[in-house]
Amino acid sequence: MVEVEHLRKSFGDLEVLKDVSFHVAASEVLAVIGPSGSGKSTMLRALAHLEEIDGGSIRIGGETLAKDGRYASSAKLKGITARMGMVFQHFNLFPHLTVRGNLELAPKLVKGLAAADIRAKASELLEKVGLSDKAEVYPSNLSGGQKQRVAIARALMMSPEILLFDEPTSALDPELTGEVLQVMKQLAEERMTMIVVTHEMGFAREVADRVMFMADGEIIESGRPEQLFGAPQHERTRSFLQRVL
Ligand SMILES: Nc1ncnc2c1ncn2[C@@H]1O[C@H](COP(=O)(O)OP(=O)(O)OP(=O)(O)O)[C@@H](O)[C@H]1O
Repeated sequence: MVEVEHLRKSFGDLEVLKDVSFHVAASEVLAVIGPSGSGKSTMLRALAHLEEIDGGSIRIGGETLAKDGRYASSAKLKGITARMGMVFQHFNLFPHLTVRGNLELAPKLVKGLAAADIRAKASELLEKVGLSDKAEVYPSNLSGGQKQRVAIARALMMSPEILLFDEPTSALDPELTGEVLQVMKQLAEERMTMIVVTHEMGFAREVADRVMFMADGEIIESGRPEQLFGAPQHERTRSFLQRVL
């Protein structure tokens, strides 16, 4: 479903992604862990075409987003990125729109979708994330955990095939992370393909099918959670896990 080969990205002199290659299968949940500044967010943003890469190839669902550092046409890019939904650390909700308005905005911009269908889907997704009673509320009146659940529902409105999460619980008070992780766990059980950059080792261990450890712009190792957490192969993974667990 996601094929990344030899991805490279620098910001000025700083090489943030150095020859990163990995695949994610359909219905797989990949957790990406690693120290701050290791390039996890940049890698995720590159997949969603929120960062331009310098080299390497990205294929999404068999379609080429970029090959050897060169991007597909803008029409094709639009089609490919529409297959992905993204959830950010800081929610990125539109403050001037109600919860329902946030969910309905993107589908309303797409020609040919009936307003009644969009409304029904928004209601269905708000129920799914446990926020049916907040449809007419503005984001400023929600807790962080509720905002993030709205952001997840919003990402699901366009029926993405892949969800990308960039530290979805890092901005939350500890008591609010559980409700967001629960929604993500449910999506994983429904076999949604997900890539989750996270500092939540519990989530990576319990929910992910595979965990990938990144440091200094490189994939140091990846494996099943019990393997990576139980018997890491590399000293760098071992010392990182000793610090965070
Ligand atoms: N737009 C940018 N311009 C310049 N440098 C950037 C930019 N975005 C990220 N960086 C730098 O690239 C490096 C990797 O950042 P990135 O956010 O991908 O790491 P990360 O592993 O996700 O870290 P964290 O866990 O702290 O979010 C960091 O040194 C960061 O300062």
